[in-house]
Amino acid sequence: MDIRKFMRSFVYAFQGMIAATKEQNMRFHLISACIVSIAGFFTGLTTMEWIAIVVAIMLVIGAEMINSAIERVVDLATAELHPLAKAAKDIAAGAVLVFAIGSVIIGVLIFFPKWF
Ligand SMILES: Nc1ncnc2c1ncn2[C@@H]1O[C@H](COP(=O)(O)OP(=O)(O)OP(=O)(O)O)[C@@H](O)[C@H]1O
Repeated sequence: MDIRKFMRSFVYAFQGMIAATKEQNMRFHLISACIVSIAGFFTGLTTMEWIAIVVAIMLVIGAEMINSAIERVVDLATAELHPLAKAAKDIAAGAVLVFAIGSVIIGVLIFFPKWF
């Protein structure tokens, strides 16, 4: 196994993470994740509840990164307006929304019984 090549791919992945943080939507997800984590810290969650919160946060952030990658590939593929380009971007954005809705449901199920 080529360790240097392996390490280089980590650097590229890290660069991808940094690039993704420049997106406005990603910043919204990161700020939301921080707020939820702080709320979880003060509310007091079980290990299983933390696992659910962490998985939800990672899924939304991961989906947003894939959405951003798809947006860039579509923009690279065509500068013209095309129904397929629209569908690709909208479906990718819709996938993020699915994960985000799921995360909100998880958050409500975990936090509401503790607060009310
Ligand atoms: N090449 C294209 N052909 C047809 N529709 C497009 C094309 N590019 C973008 N759109 C549509 O225009 C709208 C806005 O697209 P845009 O690329 O600005 O994405 P966005 O959701 O504003 O994301 P971001 O601001 O992160 O780039 C979306 O509905 C998208 O599907």
